[in-house]
Amino acid sequence: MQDLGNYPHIRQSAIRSLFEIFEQSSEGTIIVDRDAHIVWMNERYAQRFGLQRASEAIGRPCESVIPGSLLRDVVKSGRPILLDMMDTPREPLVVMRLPIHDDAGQVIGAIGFALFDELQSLSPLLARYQSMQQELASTRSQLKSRQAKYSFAQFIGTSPRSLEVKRLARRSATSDSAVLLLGETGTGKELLAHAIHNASPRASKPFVSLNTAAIPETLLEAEFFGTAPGAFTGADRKGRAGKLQIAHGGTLFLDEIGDMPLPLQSKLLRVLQEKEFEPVGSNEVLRSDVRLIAATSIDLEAAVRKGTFRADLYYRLNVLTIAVPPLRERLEDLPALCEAIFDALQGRHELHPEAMALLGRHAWPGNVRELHNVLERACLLSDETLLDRATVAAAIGTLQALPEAQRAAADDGQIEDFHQARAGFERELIRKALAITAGDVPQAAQRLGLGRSTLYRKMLELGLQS
Ligand SMILES: Nc1ncnc2c1ncn2[C@@H]1O[C@H](COP(=O)(O)OP(=O)(O)OP(=O)(O)O)[C@@H](O)[C@H]1O
Repeated sequence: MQDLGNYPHIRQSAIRSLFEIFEQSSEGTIIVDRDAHIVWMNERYAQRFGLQRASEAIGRPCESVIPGSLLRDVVKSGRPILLDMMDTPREPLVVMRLPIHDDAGQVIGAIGFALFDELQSLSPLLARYQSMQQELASTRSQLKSRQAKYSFAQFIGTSPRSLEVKRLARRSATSDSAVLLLGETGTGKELLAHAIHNASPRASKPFVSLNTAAIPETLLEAEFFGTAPGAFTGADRKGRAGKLQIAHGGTLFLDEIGDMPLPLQSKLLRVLQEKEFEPVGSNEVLRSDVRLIAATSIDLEAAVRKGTFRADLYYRLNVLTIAVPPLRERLEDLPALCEAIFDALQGRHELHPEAMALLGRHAWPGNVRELHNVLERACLLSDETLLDRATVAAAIGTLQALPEAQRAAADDGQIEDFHQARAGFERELIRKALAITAGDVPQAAQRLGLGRSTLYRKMLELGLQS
């Protein structure tokens, strides 16, 4: 019989028994040194993590064998993690991690036990854990779908007008005031709204869009403010969060704000002034913390004069106003835009200079969106990678000639010779590029998306001097 008065001996025996019990009844045991490198691991545990033999794990950092292992934290902090859940490729494990001390009390490693057998008794807890994991995954994916898609790098254009737009938009990203984006359809207002949000301190929070023109007036208020439980029958019985609530902490992008019905304009003004709102059918006042970016393609000042847009809301929105110019006013951007669109279409298409010249004569009422559609159609129409003028003309359909081109044709009652027209377009484009870059040919070539030698050759042909 053991001497019960021999306490150090009993302690040693208790430690040994404890280790053996844990080692035998657990799904796995692992020991690491002070660098969190594996010193020992049992065979069962090694197999769970895809190793043939436990010896293959020896000397490796613990995370390279067990992704998500926290043994390194235990070694570093010297503090145990008595009960924790750890995800594995199979089911999650209940684990316990303890530091190992030497006689002087220094941490020399850590030991981890996976208490797999305990899972049965922990099944209610486990079910809750798994449902929380699922909720987390679905919230993450919702958040992802509400993240802004574009950044400033995707707003293509180096014309002075485009650079000014980007400069203003970048500057607005640092402020929390409302932004008003004005411009024709397809000019990139939504793209800019995404980019502003992405560059703002709210970037990690939701970006939520609401197109005022696309939703029937009767549903707009519920969509905007949400509904209280019991306010409606059917699917909305339980109540629904509105865009204002979903965007909380982030950015709300209101597209086509010029089409917003007057009663909703008043309510929006209240949200902007008082930073609170009530869901439809509720008396509860909710706080709103959203940064507003609004866009419209209509003339808001004219709408104010007509009485279809509230003047006070207009003044409230008209703080940081960015006018996005139509494509026809920044034709220098055409080559770079075409290149970006071809890249996005993942073909290896290019434009014949005559085709490019034709693009420069169209008025582009649908702006960049129309350019994208025309180039996509041209790629589908052509068997060649080099798209010629005829293909591009077919893709454009009815050419809406630019006013200057119309005037030029009307002046002498004749259609300009094609080659002369092309040379004229190229000369003008190159002149502009050289003016912007103060005569720096390599830089102008880069902006035009041309090789340096090609630009020199063209300048020579067109009689232009750098
Ligand atoms: N400067 C640009 N560079 C690259 N792509 C652009 C640019 N401007 C617009 N686009 C692209 O053109 C398309 C239309 O842009 P966007 O939806 O942002 O325009 P919009 O002004 O919001 O139009 P709408 O008023 O019709 O909603 C998008 O595919 C966008 O990525």
